[in-house]
Parts: sequence; structure tokens; C-alpha cells
Amino acid sequence: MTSSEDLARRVRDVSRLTGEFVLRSGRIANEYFDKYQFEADPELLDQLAQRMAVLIPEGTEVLAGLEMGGIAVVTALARHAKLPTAFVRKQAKQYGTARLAEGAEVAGRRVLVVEDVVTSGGQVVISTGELRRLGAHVDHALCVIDRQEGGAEALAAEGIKLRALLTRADLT
Ligand SMILES: O=P(O)(O)OC[C@H]1O[C@H](OP(=O)(O)OP(=O)(O)O)[C@H](O)[C@@H]1O
Ligand SMILES: O=C(O)c1cc(=O)[nH]c(=O)[nH]1
Repeated sequence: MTSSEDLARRVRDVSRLTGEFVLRSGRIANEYFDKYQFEADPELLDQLAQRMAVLIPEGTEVLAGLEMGGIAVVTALARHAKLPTAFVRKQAKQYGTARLAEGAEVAGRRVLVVEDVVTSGGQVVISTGELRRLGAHVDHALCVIDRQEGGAEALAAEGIKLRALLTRADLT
């Protein structure tokens, strides 16, 4: 198996960009991890998912990936975890089933939120609130990269423990 250091190096090599970037939170950063680059490499994505599977909290019943980058991660993770999967939109679909969370039912189930990158934690907090309103029990989130910019603390304030496969420190 690829070592943790080799895996971190591969993620950094394919996804780390430097320059000036506006982040989802509105913050400006001079470093950006383009998650679609490690998600677009099936072998690398599968290795990440294999490592993330051991971080899934005991008792998890459903994996819920967040649109858009979290969808590829959760799909890869589910193959290892053998758990049903929900696909969580940023906004409920306006037609058809009109669902916010597609796929597996989340109501009344212990749901793990799965995300690619966590910066401020804002997106995970929003989506967790929406999942909870749908009846999901959410107390953990799992991400590929924690940029270590206050996300874990913001999640903790909402009763969500963050687990991360990699931190920014692993990728510099
Ligand atoms: O912790 P935060 O400060 O909320 O930032 C991280 C969020 O921002 C990025 O999403 P983006 O809006 O780029 O969406 P995408 O996955 O749809 O490309 C990333 O995928 C997280 O969802
Ligand atoms: O905070 C963000 O929006 C963000 C940061 C990052 O490194 N990568 C990403 O896809 N989004």
C-alpha cells in the first residue's frame, strides 16, 4: 500500500495551486487545493477512499456527500464502507422529486457528512443543518483536506466533530 507520505505528496502534486484565489467563504487565499484534480484520477481517489473508510465513526448508517466535490468522494468511499449513500444538493431540486438529499433516506438515521475540502466549515454547517431538518442524526463530518482555518472549531460549535484524512500541514 502507498505510504501516507506518498499519498499526501500525490495529492499535493496534482491539486495544489498557488496564486490568488477567492474561496467559498469569501476569504482570499494564496494556496488552493483543486479537489477535482485528485477526484479525476480514479486510482488516487480510490486510495484516498480506502484510507478514509477507517475513519468512519462506528454506528454510521448513511454517508452523505455534499455537492459537488463531495459527491465523487462519497461514491468512492461507499465502495469501501459498503454503506448506503445520499447526495446532498446545495439547493433542493425545483422539479421532479424536489429533493435536497437524493439517494439513501436520511431521516432517523446516523449520517456522516462527507466533504472534499473544509476551510471555514461554512458549507458543512449549512448542509448539516439541512440534513438535521430532514431528520438525520449528524454528529460527525469526514473530509479529504482540512485546511485548518477554523473549520473544525466552527463545526464543533454546531455539535459536529471533524475527521480529516489530510491537513494543510501534510500538503505543504
Ligand atoms: O469550509 P468552507 O469555507 O465552506 O469551504 C469549503 C467548501 O468550499 C468548496 O466548495 P465549492 O463551493 O467550491 O463547491 P463545489 O464542491 O460545488 O465545487 C469545498 O468543496 C467546500 O464545500
Ligand atoms: O475554501 C474553499 O472554497 C476551497 C479551498 C480549497 O483549497 N479548495 C477548494 O476546492 N475550495
